[in-house]
Amino acid sequence: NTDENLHCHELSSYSSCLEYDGCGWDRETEECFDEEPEDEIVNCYELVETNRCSEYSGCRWENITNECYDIMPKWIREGQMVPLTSLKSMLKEMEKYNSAPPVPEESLLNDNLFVVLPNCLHPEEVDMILAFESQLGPDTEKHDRNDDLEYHHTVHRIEPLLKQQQSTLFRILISTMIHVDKHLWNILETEHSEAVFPEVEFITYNASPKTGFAAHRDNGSLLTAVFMLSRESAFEGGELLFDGDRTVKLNYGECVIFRGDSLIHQVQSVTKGTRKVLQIELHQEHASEGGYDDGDDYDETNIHLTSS
Ligand SMILES: O=C(O)CCC(=O)C(=O)O
Ligand SMILES: [Fe+2]
Repeated sequence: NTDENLHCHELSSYSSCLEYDGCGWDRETEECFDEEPEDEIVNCYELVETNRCSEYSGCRWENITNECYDIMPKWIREGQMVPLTSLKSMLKEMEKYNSAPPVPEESLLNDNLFVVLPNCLHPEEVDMILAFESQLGPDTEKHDRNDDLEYHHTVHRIEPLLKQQQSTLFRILISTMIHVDKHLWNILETEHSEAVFPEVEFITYNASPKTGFAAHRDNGSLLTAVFMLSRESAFEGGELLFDGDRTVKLNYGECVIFRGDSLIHQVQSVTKGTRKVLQIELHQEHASEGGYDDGDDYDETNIHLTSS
């Protein structure tokens, strides 16, 4: 309600009732009633009991600290979802930072956008992902790139590990991508995807003159996100380059989200140290159906957009 003290039932006429957000008219009883807010906004931090916390799908209980946390990353916490206007201003910020020519307003929603989210991962979440390193080996290693792409890094497919061992984190990462997509492209809906097949990769670049990734598109990936796991001091080089001239140096914990199959991107050589990222691609088809990679039957499960 715009008026905090207003009670809908005090409004006796249909027209006065409908003037107020949050009031609805019951045609049978001819009464004005308080509508249930569509998405109840709760502050998870105020829920101090495990049970109360778990009643809310947007909250999760953290055993280490005994606190209830928002399931969404920080930048969504503020107001449930990022309104389009603030995404636009984030993009404007990006332009300044990239010193690229300004993107005209009407093309803000085009396929060539990328969005960088600060505080995408909490340091504890970075640690959870890095902890998988000890479980990586020949059976998780993947060579699914075209041979003509310069290929000087190691890729491990980790969606089974992530889903089984850190399922909450897995959901957070996917829902971050879905939220951004809803506001920017709505590609997951417009492509009539009832489900998407996430491919999760742990990618490590060790410094050498040729460690990087030549310009490419992520074939079949409706949406791609890259999460930075390394500290700024851990490596040099390794900038992402979009469209050949828009550079992004991701900071620790940041992520970039873009239309993988339409926006050309590349990774500059890592000249010093080690650069580690987590990459999630949301595919419309399972790899073995799409036939774009070597079809390892890593994981048949998908994410249903309507139910998750
Ligand atoms: O390492 C990155 O930042 C991006 C990697 C990438 O584009 C890919 O693996 O397709
Ligand atoms: Fe890529």
